[in-house]
Amino acid sequence: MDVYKIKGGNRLSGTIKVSGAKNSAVALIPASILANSPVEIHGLPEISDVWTLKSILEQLHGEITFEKDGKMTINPTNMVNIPLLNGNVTKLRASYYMMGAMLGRFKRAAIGLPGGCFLGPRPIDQHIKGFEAMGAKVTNHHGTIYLCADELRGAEIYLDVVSVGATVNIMLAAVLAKGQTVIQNAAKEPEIVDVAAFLTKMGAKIDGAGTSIVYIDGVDELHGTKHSVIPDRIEAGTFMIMAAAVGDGITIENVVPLHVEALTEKMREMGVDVRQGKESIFVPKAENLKAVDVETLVYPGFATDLQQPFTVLLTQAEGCSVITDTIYSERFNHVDELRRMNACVRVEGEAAIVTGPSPLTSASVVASDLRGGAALVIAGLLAEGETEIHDIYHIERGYSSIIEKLQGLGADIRRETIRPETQPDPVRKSPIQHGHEKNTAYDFMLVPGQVGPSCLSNNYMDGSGSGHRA
Ligand SMILES: CC(=O)N[C@H]1[C@@H](OP(=O)(O)OP(=O)(O)OC[C@H]2O[C@@H](n3ccc(=O)[nH]c3=O)[C@H](O)[C@@H]2O)O[C@H](CO)[C@@H](O)[C@@H]1O
Ligand SMILES: C=C(OP(=O)(O)O)C(=O)O
Repeated sequence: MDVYKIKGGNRLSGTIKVSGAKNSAVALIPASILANSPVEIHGLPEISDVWTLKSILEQLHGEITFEKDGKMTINPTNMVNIPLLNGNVTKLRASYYMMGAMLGRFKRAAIGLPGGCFLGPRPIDQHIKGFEAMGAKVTNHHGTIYLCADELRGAEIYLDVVSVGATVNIMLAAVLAKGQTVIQNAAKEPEIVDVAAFLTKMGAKIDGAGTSIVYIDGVDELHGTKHSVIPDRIEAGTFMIMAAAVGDGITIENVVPLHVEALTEKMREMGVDVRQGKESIFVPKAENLKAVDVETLVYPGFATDLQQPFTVLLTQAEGCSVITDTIYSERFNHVDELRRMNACVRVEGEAAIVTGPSPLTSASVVASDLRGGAALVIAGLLAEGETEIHDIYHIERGYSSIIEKLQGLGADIRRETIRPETQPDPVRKSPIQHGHEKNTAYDFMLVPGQVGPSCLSNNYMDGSGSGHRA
């Protein structure tokens, strides 16, 4: 079992480069199966979510190469439709994109419920609502979602909640559907714009991505293309927070400053002189941080994915801060771990109340989820003594080469294999053990009258049929 060991107290400086966006990458890879010729994606992050999706596509007989510089070539032409049950799909949230992509290509799919970070309930009812509006029959049979359609037809879909996953998934299903699909109350995240740009290069007709109404006119086929993934705004934001916490002047490269505007403004309100370049951000040494209140919102609001790392910065600010998560009201599993490190934080309803400044001290802590883990890394860099972080597989779902990148700034951090008996008490283990056991979309229930596995055609289970129109 591997852990991170961090000796805190070093002031960090230098330049750190952001990788390609996880939340784009995990949609672009499934999207590539809609093409009838090879696709090349550049700048993918080397994270476990990307490796898992590569394996999923290989399960479907996709021919894939993934090179060191983040270039992935996907030849989807000989792919076959095989049920994706448990295993890989439960290791990440974004396996739900295989639903839209496979429905688009094969018109049917059987896919286990997704995994990903446990942040409280993470239903996928809006994805299903979209697929059904397009004519698919969908059912949940013992934790496997079965989807099938004789023909996918464009539809008007109003999302009851603004959902990144549902917006992208409906786009994936709609690009090869007959007629026009309109997504109302769509999410506007930059990753959605990136996926739309990719699909457009493949020949799709999409308008309005990045606004609350997206129009998709179905086409007969999509072809291969080349695409570079946008920079990861959450990784960039994590580095900005870290720089304000322990930096003596850090330049963050490969950032779109507009994508982290809400964080930038909050940091400035705290007294951090964040300086924006064209594709970089400089965070000078920050002193006398002031407490602020923060509310997470859909983009362009303050990202929920930065709430947990930001909580650590608030422990260093003078006064009382309130950070409310309106997207995931239970996203506070990191708080108990931070308290073990001497942070003065408590959870009240949908908010964490942070009183500072508190000098942090080292402890043996458990990463509850991806960004909770990133929060502990920042806390470890701040803390006196050696902090040991367990369940780091969460962190490695989303941060590419984190150890090497932080070492490059002067951090004393290393990955070490420890004996299992030195692990923390099992009750403090993260809610998803190794990302496999718990799926997070548990409240999409079987609806009586909907079809089950029997809707699958005879040639489905044996994997025949490439899905491309003859
Ligand atoms: C792989 C990926 O891109 N993950 C991101 C994506 O997750 P994900 O796509 O899962 O998040 P959504 O945008 O769908 O969720 C937003 C809110 O809508 C609710 N909801 C969502 C779908 C649905 O069918 N029904 C429903 O009620 C969710 O419980 C949540 O409260 O956006 C989240 C919110 O920015 C980020 O934290 C995740 O990093
Ligand atoms: C919640 C996150 O990821 P996922 O949706 O993949 O679980 C995240 O990136 O912070």
